Parts: sequence; C-alpha cells; structure tokens
Amino acid sequence: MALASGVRFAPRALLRPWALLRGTTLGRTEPAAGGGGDGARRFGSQRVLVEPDAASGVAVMKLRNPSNALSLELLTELVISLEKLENDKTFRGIILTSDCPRVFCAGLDLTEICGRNPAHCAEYWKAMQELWLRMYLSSLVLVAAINGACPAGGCIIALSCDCRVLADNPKYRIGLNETLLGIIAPFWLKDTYVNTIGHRASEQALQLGSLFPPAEALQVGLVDQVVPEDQVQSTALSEMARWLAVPDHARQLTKNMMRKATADRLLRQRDADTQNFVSFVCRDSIQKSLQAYLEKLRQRKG
Ligand SMILES: CCCCCCCCCC/C=C/CC(=O)SCCNC(=O)CCNC(=O)[C@H](O)C(C)(C)COP(=O)(O)OP(=O)(O)OC[C@H]1O[C@@H](n2cnc3c(N)ncnc32)[C@H](O)[C@@H]1OP(=O)(O)O
Repeated sequence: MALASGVRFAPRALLRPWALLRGTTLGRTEPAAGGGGDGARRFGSQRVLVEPDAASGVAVMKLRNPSNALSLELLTELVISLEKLENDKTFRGIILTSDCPRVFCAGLDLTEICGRNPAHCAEYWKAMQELWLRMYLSSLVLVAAINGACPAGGCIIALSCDCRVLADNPKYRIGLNETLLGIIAPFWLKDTYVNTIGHRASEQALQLGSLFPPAEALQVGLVDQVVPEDQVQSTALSEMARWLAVPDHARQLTKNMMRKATADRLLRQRDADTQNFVSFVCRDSIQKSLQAYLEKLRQRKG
C-alpha cells in the first residue's frame, strides 16, 4: 500500500488492513438503494459506506461508527476507502458525511489512548497522521457535508477537506476544543487551523478551546456555507460541481502548492510528533483526566 509519507510509516493495522476488516463488506459491491444503473454500485466496510456515482465522478462517503469517534479501525477503513477512490480514475471528488444522527465526528476515540500501552498509542497516532496527510494532500476534491457536532479531531477531518457545508443547528458546533480537555493541539492541527481562519482567529480560538455554532463558524471562515439541515447534501453537491468545473491538473497543482509546506512540516517531524503525543497522553495525570472525561461522557448519555 502506497503511503502518503513514503517509507517510514508502517503501523500494524495498515500493513494488514484486511485483517481488521474480516467479516465486513469492504471490497464487496452491492447495488445502491434506488440505484442499479451504471455507477450505482456501492461498497464499504463496517464503519465507512461509499456510494459511488461513476456518471458524475463523485462518491459519497458516510461514516458510521458510534459517534464517529476515530477508532483505529475507522481510521484504517477511511484510508483504504480513500485510496480505493484515488486509484480509480473514474472519480474526481468525494463528499464526506455522517450516517450517525447528530454527530459528524466526535474526534479522537479516547478509548484508544486511555488505559493503553505506549505502543498502541503510537500506532494509533501514526494512523491519525496518515489519514490527515492523505486527506490534506488528496488529489480529489473533498467536500465535508457536516450534518452534526464536529469537535476536535472531527474538525480536523473537516478542515482537511477543500470545502465545508454545515447544517444550521445550534447543537452542531465545530472547532478545536483541546485546551478545554487539558490537552494541546499538535502543531499540524494548529497549522491547518491557521491556514483556514488566519493567525489571530486561531490564536484566540485555540487558547479558548472555542466550539463555534454555525453562524459564528461561517463568520470566522471555518465553514464555507451554513444551510438548513435538509439542504446539506444538495449544497455539498452544488459546491462539488463548482470545484469540478476547474480543470483537474490546474486545481491539483494549486492545491499542492498551497498545502505542501504544511504537510512537509509533519513529514519531517513525524517520529518526534508521535513521541510527543505518546509521552504526553501516557502521563498519569493525563490518563486520569481522560478517564474522568470518558466517565462524564458516558454518564451524560444516561
Ligand atoms: C507538548 C506536547 C504536545 C503533545 C501533543 C498532545 C496531543 C493531544 C491530542 C490532541 C488531539 C486531540 C483531538 C481530539 O479529537 S480529542 C477528543 C475530543 N472529542 C470530544 O471531546 C467529543 C466528546 N463527545 C461529545 O462531546 C459528544 O459525544 C458528542 C460528539 C457532542 C455527541 O453527543 P451525543 O449526545 O450524541 O453522544 P454521546 O455523548 O451520547 O456519546 C455516545 C457514545 O460515544 C462515546 N463517545 C463520544 N465521544 C467519544 C470520543 N471522542 N471518544 C470515545 N468515546 C466517545 C460516549 O462515551 C458514548 O459511549 P457509550 O455509548 O459507551 O456510553
């Protein structure tokens, strides 16, 4: 499997991705609901459903994990689905959305880093880096159709797309709220934020751990459109058409020119970034906070 980073990254899950997917439907195709014609074959895995439309060259990718927390399995399945579409010249764009009610993506799956050994935390963080690198540098047009809450790592997934459409629901807040959890966004999350909303707005939002409701997210430039919930998908399709109207080679080279320096910065320091992450999250104090936070989340549900 070709990796965004070249040769250095080889987490076990990605070297043996199919092992994680035993018993799932990834790689199998089935007719899309209401479809059946050319390009209406969908494929997917347990946690990522892909509905490709060969006629338009656009695939809709739906996340369907509990709260779409970014588990190692979800990260792996996302990378595999993305790679599959990247390698199929039929496709020029992906609309990324959620199949979970009210949540686009809950960010890092905290159970992957709470009570786990350093080796697991390292494997997990490398998978997170890999997904970000692949999405951020994807040659395809990525449009995020944000139909639910989008905190922290969820926001990063959205920010690595080319364009964001957010449903107008005050509960669907978006932002990098790490500081409020007592953790620190690593430099490449910070860089992605700065590239999107500028330095001063990022400085404020990152320190305060701001989660922006839709109108404010639009105002600060975190999303490109805010529309009624039932129009998120159609608006994402219209945005996609606008981006696909540009010749691919010119758009792709321009995207690369805009994003390469940010991605290269992580590629140069990937191992150090992993070590920082692992030593930070494995601290006793951080483990205790993570445990307490997870407990609070579970109780809130009940
Ligand atoms: C100097 C060196 C620096 C080193 C660098 C350090 C690096 C630190 C890491 C930096 C990166 C961090 C990015 C992150 O993403 S951190 C994760 C942040 N995410 C959150 O805070 C979101 C938490 N979740 C929620 O707020 C809500 O769940 C929701 C998304 C708003 C949805 O609400 P809803 O009411 O619908 O859902 P529930 O709350 O009922 O949740 C349903 C079940 O899902 C579990 N859950 C939710 N989120 C997570 C999560 N992120 N991880 C794990 N599990 C999660 C929740 O517990 C429920 O589980 P249950 O069904 O078992 O009860």
